[in-house]
Amino acid sequence: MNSGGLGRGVVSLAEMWAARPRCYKVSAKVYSGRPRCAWKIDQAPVGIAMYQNVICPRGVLLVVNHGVSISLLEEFKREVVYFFKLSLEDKKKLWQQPDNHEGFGQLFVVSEEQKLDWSDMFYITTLPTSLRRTQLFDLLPPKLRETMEAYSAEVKKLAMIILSQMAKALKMDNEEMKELFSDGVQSMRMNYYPPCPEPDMAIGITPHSDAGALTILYQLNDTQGLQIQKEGKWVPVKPLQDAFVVNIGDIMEIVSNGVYQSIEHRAMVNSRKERMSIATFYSTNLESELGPARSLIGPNKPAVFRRVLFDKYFKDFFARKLKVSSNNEIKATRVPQRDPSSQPLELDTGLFGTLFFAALQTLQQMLAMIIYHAVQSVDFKRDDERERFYRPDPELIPLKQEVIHERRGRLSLSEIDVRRGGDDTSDVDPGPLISEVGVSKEEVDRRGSVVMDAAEFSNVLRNVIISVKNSDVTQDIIVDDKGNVNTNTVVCFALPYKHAAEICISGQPVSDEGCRPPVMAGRSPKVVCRPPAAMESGLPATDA
Ligand SMILES: O=C(O)CCC(=O)C(=O)O
Ligand SMILES: [Fe+2]
Repeated sequence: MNSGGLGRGVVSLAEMWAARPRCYKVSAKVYSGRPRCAWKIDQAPVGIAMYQNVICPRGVLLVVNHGVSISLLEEFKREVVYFFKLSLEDKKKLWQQPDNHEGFGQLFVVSEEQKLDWSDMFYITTLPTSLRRTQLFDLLPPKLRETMEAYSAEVKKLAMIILSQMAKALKMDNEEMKELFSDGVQSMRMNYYPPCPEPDMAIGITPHSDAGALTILYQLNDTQGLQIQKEGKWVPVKPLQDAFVVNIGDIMEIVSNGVYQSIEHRAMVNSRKERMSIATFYSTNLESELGPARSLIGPNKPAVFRRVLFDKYFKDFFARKLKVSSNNEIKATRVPQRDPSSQPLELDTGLFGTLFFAALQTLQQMLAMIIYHAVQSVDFKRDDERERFYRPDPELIPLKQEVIHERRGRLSLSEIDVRRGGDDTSDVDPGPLISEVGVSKEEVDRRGSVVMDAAEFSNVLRNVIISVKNSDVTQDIIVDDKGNVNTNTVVCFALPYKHAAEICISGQPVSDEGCRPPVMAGRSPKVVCRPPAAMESGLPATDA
C-alpha cells in the first residue's frame, strides 16, 4: 500500500461502529462494573474476528531520558497518526484475518453481547524478525515500517536496561535475565481512542493486565486516559511528553517468582479529545521455558509458579478465553497464566506418590507462605479466590523509606535533604508543608511519607528518576536535564516494598563534572511525595 497516495479519511473503526450507535446498558449480571456502550457483533464491521484481549501490570514506572531520540519519537508519532487516518478502505487491507489477531481491529472480541472497547487498534509482532508476518509488514506504509523498525530496536534496548536493573533489584543472576530476554518476543499495539459522545458509558480499553514481561507505553498526545488499579481505586497516570510509561506484565510476575506484580489497567475515553498510544510488549524468548528465574529459587525460596513453555503459555491464554466465549460469559478480566495451585511438581507416581507429593507441595506452599509473609508480608491466596496469586498486604509492610539512585551511586539520604511532608492531596506546591530539613534516615524510617525539596535534588543530579519508597508504594520523581523536577511525574510504582525503590532508570548519565549548581534557584520546589492514602484521594471513584 502506498500511503502517500491515499486520502486521509477520517473514518476510524470506532467511528464506523458509532455510525450505527446502539448504545445500551448491559446487564450487570454479565458485566461487572459501570455499564458501557456496547454493540452487537452483527453491527460491528465485517471481519471482526473472535479474538481475545491482551494482557497488563500492577505498577508503572515513568521513564524519561530513555535514550530513544526525540526525533525518532516525533517521526513515529507522525506516521502512526497518519496511519490511523487512512481511509477505511485502506485500513481494511490491513484488517485482522480470522486466524490471526495481527492487523487493524479489536482484540478479545468473543461474544455478540460483548461491549466493545471505544478504540481502534493495530496489533503487530515486531521481534524477533522471524516471527513477523511479512504479508502484513509489506502492506504497511513504507515510512511507518521504517520508523517502526527503528523504534522497535530502541525500545528493545530500553527493555533490556530495565530488565537488567530489575535483575539487580531482585538479586537475580543478570546472565539468566539476559538469556531469557536477549531474543525476546516483541509486539506492538497502537491504540486510537476517538472522542466518545458518552464517555461515561464507554471504555477505551477494558481493564486488563499485560501478558508480556514489560510494556513500554508511549502516549502520543496529552489526553489523559490511562488508569491503573490500586487498592480498589483507579489511579490516573498523567501523560508526560516524550516519557514512557513502563508496566510490569504477567510474565515478569512469573519470572520474579511473584516479587514483581502485574497491574490491572484500563484506558478511559474523552468526550472532546482523541487519544493515541503505542504499547510495546516485551516478553521472553520464544523457546524459553516460563517459570520463576532459577537464580531466584532455592530450598528456602520455592517456586510459586509452574514452568510452562512460552508457546503453551500463550496458547492456554487464548484457549481459556475461547472457553469463556463458548459460555457466552464475557468477563472483562485479564487472564494471567498463574499457577493456581502453585504446584511445581507433576509426576505420575501412583497413589502413594500422589499423596507424598501432595503433602510435599502443601509443605512447600506453607513454607512459601511463611517465608513470604516474613519477608514481604504477603497475602497468600489462590487464583480462583482473587485475581492475584500473591499480593503484598500494605497493612503488614513495615513503614520505611529509602532513596536509592541506582546507577550513579551518588544519591543517598546523607546527600540530599529529605523533608517531612504533610498530607498533600494535590499536585500543588506543598509550600509551608515542608517544615523540616535534613531529617535523619532513622527519622524517615520512623515517620512515613516525605516531601523532597526539588532544589536539593537538582544540586545532586540530572536526568534521573528517583524512586521514593513509601510503604508498598514507590513514587517516582523525575529530574530533567536542567535539574527541573516535574510534579506531574509523581507516579506510584506499587511493587513489593523491599524491591521497589531499587529501580531507577536514567537514560543518560549525570554529567561527568559531577554536581552542577542548582538551576532551580528562586523557583519554588515542587516535588511532592504523597502518602498513598493522600495520593488516592480526589481521584475518581472506582467503577468496580
Ligand atoms: O492506551 C493506554 O494507555 C493503554 C494501552 C494498553 O493498556 C494496551 O495497549 O495494552
Ligand atoms: Fe495494556
